[in-house]
Amino acid sequence: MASSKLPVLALPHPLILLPTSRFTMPVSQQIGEAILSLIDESDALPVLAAVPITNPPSDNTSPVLSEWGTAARVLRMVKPTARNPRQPYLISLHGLTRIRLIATSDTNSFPPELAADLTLQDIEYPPTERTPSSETVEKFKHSALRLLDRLGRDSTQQVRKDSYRKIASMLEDITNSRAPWMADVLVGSINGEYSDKLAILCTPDAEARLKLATDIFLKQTSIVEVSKKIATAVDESLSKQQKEFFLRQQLAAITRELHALTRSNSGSSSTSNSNLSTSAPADGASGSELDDDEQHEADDMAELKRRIEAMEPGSEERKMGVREWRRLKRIPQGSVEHGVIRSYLEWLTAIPWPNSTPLTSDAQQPQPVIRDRAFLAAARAQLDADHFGLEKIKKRLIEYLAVVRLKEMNAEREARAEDDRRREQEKEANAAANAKEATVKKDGNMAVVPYDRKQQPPQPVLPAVPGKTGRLGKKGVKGPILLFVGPPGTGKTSLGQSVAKALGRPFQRISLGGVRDEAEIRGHRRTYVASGPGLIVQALRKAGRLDAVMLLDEIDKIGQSNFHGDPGAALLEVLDPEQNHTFNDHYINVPIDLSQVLFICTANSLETISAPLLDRCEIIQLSGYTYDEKMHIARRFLLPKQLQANGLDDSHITITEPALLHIATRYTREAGVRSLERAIGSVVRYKAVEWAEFMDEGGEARDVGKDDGAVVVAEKGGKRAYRRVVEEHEIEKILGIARWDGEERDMEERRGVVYGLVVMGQGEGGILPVETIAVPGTGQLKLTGSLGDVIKESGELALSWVKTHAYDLGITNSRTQDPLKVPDTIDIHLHLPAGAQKKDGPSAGIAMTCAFVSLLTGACVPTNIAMTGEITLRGRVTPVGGIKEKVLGAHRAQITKVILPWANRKDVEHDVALEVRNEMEFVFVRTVREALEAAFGKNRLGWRREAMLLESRL
Ligand SMILES: Nc1ncnc2c1ncn2[C@@H]1O[C@H](COP(=O)(O)OP(=O)(O)OP(=O)(O)O)[C@@H](O)[C@H]1O
Repeated sequence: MASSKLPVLALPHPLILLPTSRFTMPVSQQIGEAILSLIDESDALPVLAAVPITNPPSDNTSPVLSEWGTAARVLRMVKPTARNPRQPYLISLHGLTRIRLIATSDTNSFPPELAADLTLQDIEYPPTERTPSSETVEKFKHSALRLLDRLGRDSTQQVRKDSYRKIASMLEDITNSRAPWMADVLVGSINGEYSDKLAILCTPDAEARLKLATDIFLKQTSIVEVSKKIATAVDESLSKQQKEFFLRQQLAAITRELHALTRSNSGSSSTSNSNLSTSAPADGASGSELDDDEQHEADDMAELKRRIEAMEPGSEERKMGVREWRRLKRIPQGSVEHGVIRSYLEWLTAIPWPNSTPLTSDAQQPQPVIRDRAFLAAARAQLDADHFGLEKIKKRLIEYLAVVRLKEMNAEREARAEDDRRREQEKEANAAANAKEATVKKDGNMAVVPYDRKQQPPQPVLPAVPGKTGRLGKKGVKGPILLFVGPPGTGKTSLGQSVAKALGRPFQRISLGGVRDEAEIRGHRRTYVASGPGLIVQALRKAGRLDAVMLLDEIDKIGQSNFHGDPGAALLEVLDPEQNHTFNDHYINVPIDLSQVLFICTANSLETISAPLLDRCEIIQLSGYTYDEKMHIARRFLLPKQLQANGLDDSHITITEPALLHIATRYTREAGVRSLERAIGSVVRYKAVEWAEFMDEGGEARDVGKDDGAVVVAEKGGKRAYRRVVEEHEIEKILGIARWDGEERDMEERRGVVYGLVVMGQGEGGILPVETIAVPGTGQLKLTGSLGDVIKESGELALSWVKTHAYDLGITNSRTQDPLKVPDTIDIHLHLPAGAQKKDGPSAGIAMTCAFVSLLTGACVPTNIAMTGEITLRGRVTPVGGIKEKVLGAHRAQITKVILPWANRKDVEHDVALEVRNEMEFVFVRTVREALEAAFGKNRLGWRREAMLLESRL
C-alpha cells in the first residue's frame, strides 16, 4: 500500500464524503484559516483527508474518527466578508479516492485533537482494486436498476425522472471493472442511511463493496415500495372518508327536506284549523338561515354539482363545468383560488344553457302563449293597455310579433319532424335487430345477440319547453332587431316591456349609457382580480331563459373606442345574427347561444350610433307627444299609475282638465311625459298627505256635494273639508311657482328677431329665437351662441343673399352699395340664445335671412310664426330633417304658422298628427323670396318691380 501524509479534516457526524461525491460544508474559523494558508502555500488545489466522525456529538464523549476516509480536493473556499463577519467559512470538497489513517499507537484510535485541527497524519492508499466477478456485478446491476426504476416512477419532477433514466442507461453499459466506482456514485447519490454509507466507505475491496451495495439497493427498494403502499393506503382511506362525508351530507339534506315537507303539511292543516299560520317549527329547531353553515355549504355544493350534471352531455359548458368542478375538489376550501373557482361555477351553472335538463318543473315555466290562436289579438290588447296612441308603432310591433311567432312555430315544427324522423329510424333499426335475432335462434345457435351493443336504446323525446328549444330547434327564430329612437319619456322602454309581456317572455333591461369598457359587455378575463361576467350574461342569469327579451337601453350613449376596447364592437357581435349563436363572454369562456334572445334597442338620437350598429337594426321613430296626447296619457295612464303607487284611487283625487293642462304647459316642457308623470306624482302625494291627516282626525269618507267634490269631516270646533278635486288655481300652491311662467316666445314683435325651429340633443323639437342687432363697426358679421361651422356658414350665406338683394328689397339705393356700409357703417351681431348649448346644422338658413331682412328693412315678423329650411346662394330653399319633432315643438310653443321647405310636405303629411295639422297653418316654400313673403306678409316688403321680373326669369 502506498503511504503519504495528508492534513486531516474531520467531518462532523453524520456527514460522509464518498469517493466521486462532492459537497460544501461550513468549517470553523481556525480550520478555515488553516486551509487558506494551505491554499497560499501550494500551487495546485490542496488535497485533504476528509474523515468522518462516527459518533454523534455529545458532552462527555470525545469524537471518534473513522479509520477510513476520502482524499478530497478543496474546490472552493468562501471567507466571511468584512460586512458580514458572522458568516461561516464554507469549503467545497470533491472526493477522489479512499484512504486509511495509519494509527500512531497500538490502540488503533486517533487523538481527539485530530478532529479539531488540520493535523498532518500518515495515511495509506488501498491497493488497486481487483475486478469483481461477473456474477456479483450482474446482481449489483439488477438491484441498482430496480431501485432506479422505482425511484423514477415515484418521482413527481420530470428533471429527476430524466436523471434516474440517464443513470440507468449508463449502468447497463458499464464494464465489470468500473462497477465498484459506480457503486460509490450510486450510494453517494441515493438518500440512504448513514451506517450504509459508512460501511461502503470502509470497504476497500471491490467484490465485497459491490455485494454490500447490492444489499443496500435491495433494502432501499423495499423501503420505497412500502412507503408508496402506505401513502396509497392513506389516500384511499382519505377518499373513503370524503365519500362518507358526502353521503352523510346528502342524507342530512334528504332528512331536512322530509322535515320541511312534514312541517308544511302539518302547517297547512293547522292553518285550516286555526289561524296560526306562523307557528314555531315543530321540532323546536332554530329557523335562522345563519345557523348550520357547514350544512348550507354542503347543500350549495350539492346544488352546484346537480346543475353541472343537468347540462347537456358532451357540450362545451358541461366539459368546462366538470373540469372546474374537479379543480375545485382538489383545492383546499378557504383558499382564494377555491373562492374564485366556486364563483365561476356559480355563474356558469346559472346560465340557462340549451338542452340542459330543466331544474324546475314544467309547471313553473310560463305558458308558451305564442302558440295560442288569439296571440296577436292578445298582443294588440296588451300594447293598447300599456300605451296611448303610437298607432304606427303598434302596427309595426304587431307585424314584428307575427313574424316572431311564425318563425318560432316553423322552428318547432321542424324540430318535431326531426324527432319523428329519428324515431322512425330507431324503429327500423330495432326491427332489423329483432329480425337478426330471430334468424340466429332459428339456426339453433342459442347465443343471445339481441341488438348491436353500440346502438343506444331509443331515447324518450321530451316535450318542447319554452326557452329550451335547444341547439337544433332554434333556426330562424330571430326577428329583426328593433331600434326605438326618440326623445326621453316617449315610451321606448315601456314598449319593450309590453313586447315581452305579449310574448310571455322574461324582460331584461340593460342600460348602456356610459359604458366605456368593452369588458362591461363581454366580462373580464378570469385572470383579473375580482373579474366577473359582462352585462349580457348577467341579464341572461336574471332572465333564466335563453329566449328573453333584452332591451339595450340608450345605445347612443355607449362609449367610443378607447384603450379599454370598443364597447360598440362588442355590441355588434351580440346583435349580429351570424355571430351571436357563439357569443363569447371573456369570463365564462364558453360560447353562449344568444340567437334566441330578442334584442330591442333604444336611443335618443341616431347621430352617435356607429353605422355598422345602425345597419343591424330596424329603426322605429318615436316623436314627442302633443298636449292633447299628453292629456290623454296623463288621464288614462299616468294618474292611475301614480294613484296606485301612493295607495289611493280615483275616489280620492280628481284633477280637472284645466289643472292638468296647466301642469303640462307651465311645469313641463318636454317631448315625452316623464316630467309630467313626476309632477302628477307630486300632486297625488300632496293630496295623499291631506287625506291621511283628514282620516287621522277622525274624518269620514262622505260626499257632501257632487259639484265641489268635497268630503266633510265633523270637528269639535266646526267643520273641516277634504277637497277631492284639484283645480288650476291650486297647482301653484302644490307644485310651487311654475317653471315656464310665461310664453316660450315673446308676444311682441321685434325688429331683427324671428323664430327658427330646432331639434335639441335629446331629440326634442322646439323653437329658437334668431336675434340680430346692428352695432357700430366695419361692416362685419359677428355670430355667437356656441355655433358650429355649418351654422356659421349658413349665417354668412344668408347675409350674402340679403346683400345681393338689398337694392331689390329697397334697403339700398343702388346695386353696388353695401347695406352694412351705407348710410352708416355697421356690424351685424347675430345671436342664438342658450349660449351654453352647442348648435349646428344648415336648417336655420331661412330664419337668419328673415332676421337680417327684418333688421335692415325695419319690418317685423309676427311672433306666431316659426320657420326652418336650408338656403342656397341662389336663394332656393332645400329640405331639412326632424320635421315632426320641430312641428310638435312649435305646437307646444303655441306657434300657429310654420314655414317649411316645399320638399318637406310629405313629412308633415305622414308624420304630423291630424289634430296638430288642423290647428296650424303650414306654408311650404321653394325660394327665399316666398319664405320672406310668408314671414312678413304679402306686399309688406317694398320689392322693386324690376327685381320681381328678374327673379321670375331665373
Ligand atoms: N304612449 C304612452 N302611453 C302611456 N304611457 C306612456 C306613453 N309613453 C310614455 N309613457 C309612460 O312614460 C313613462 C316614461 O316612459 P319610458 O321610460 O318608456 O321612456 P323612454 O322613452 O324609455 O325614455 P328614455 O329615453 O329616457 O329611456 C313610463 O311610465 C311610460 O309608461
